[in-house]
Amino acid sequence: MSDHQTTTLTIRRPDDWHLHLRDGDMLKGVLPDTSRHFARAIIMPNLVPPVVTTADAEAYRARILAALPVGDRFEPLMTLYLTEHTEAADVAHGKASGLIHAVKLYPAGATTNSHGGVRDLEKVMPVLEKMAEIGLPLCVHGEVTTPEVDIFDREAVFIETVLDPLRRRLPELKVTMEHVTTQDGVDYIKGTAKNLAGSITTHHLIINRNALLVGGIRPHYYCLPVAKREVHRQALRKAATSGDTRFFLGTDSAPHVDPLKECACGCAGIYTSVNTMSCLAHVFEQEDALHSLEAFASRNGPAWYGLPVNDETITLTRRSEPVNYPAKIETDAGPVTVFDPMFPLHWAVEETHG
Ligand SMILES: NC(=O)N[C@@H](CC(=O)O)C(=O)O
Ligand SMILES: [Zn+2]
Ligand SMILES: [Zn+2]
Repeated sequence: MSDHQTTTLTIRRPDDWHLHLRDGDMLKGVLPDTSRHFARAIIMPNLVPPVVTTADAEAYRARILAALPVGDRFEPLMTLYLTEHTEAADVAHGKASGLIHAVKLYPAGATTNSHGGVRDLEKVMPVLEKMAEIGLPLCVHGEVTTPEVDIFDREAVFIETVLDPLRRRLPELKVTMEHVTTQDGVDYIKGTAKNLAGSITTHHLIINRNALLVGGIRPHYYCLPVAKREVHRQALRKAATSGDTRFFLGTDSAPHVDPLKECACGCAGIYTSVNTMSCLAHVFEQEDALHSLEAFASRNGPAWYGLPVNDETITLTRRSEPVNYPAKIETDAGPVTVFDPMFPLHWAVEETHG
């Protein structure tokens, strides 16, 4: 624990390298919570139907910009949802036009809205080879879907049986391991010299699987990959706060309306856009690593995606009174519960400098 007296911290304006904005009423309801603090975000393509082609992504980008609050500056960085029918030429065109920043691999059935994902990697090899050639990163939801594999082991088994063989076959392909949740994931990334990086969510730095299961089943702590044992959370905290350029923030803020979370078969996803920066400052302070927050939230991601760091800054202030934030937000799609870290937050985002 830190005993120093830091009470304000100014960092380059952060970006979110893994974000679900959804569409329609939900998009309109959640976008301001991101654009308030973040300059850019990698936008996940798992809509219904998914964002598969460059034309889909162009239209989705326009809908996001149309939903942006007046006065907010925010750049959505679009991605494509990889299917077994994706055309390498369309992907190359999307990258060349400056619209597409990554392609997302969802193993079919691995997570929310992934049924149109990839069953047989062999079928997408021509697209992956093209991506390696043009330097377009592949973002990966790294979990196997094999029913025999325990849900807590699915990330580690994915690394061994899918990711490592793929990277050996195509070493020039840049891969982002999304939402790393295990020590295995951290070690795999750290053991690699190039073309591999990992995003880490806010909530996986704060909760372990007890949050989900102790004292009753708590659907608002359910996400995929599911939170793991404490030893894994500790490994993630070390990686995120180390300054290591291969790790950066991807909140994976994933809104679902409460009725779809609080039911017999609740959706996976945790909504953290509202209080992410406060939560992160808390975690980094606990780890005595406030000096590394800028690397994690504002510098390492742009370096990986080949973009400049933001010119603007944000200032965080440590207040003696806890910061107020809503327990849920109301959207025209319905209420969405905000992530509760289960401790008071004292770091507040004060202002944005132009
Ligand atoms: N993380 C989640 O639990 N859910 C995400 C999908 C994903 O990122 O796997 C969603 O779209 O709701
Ligand atoms: Zn995912
Ligand atoms: Zn996600």
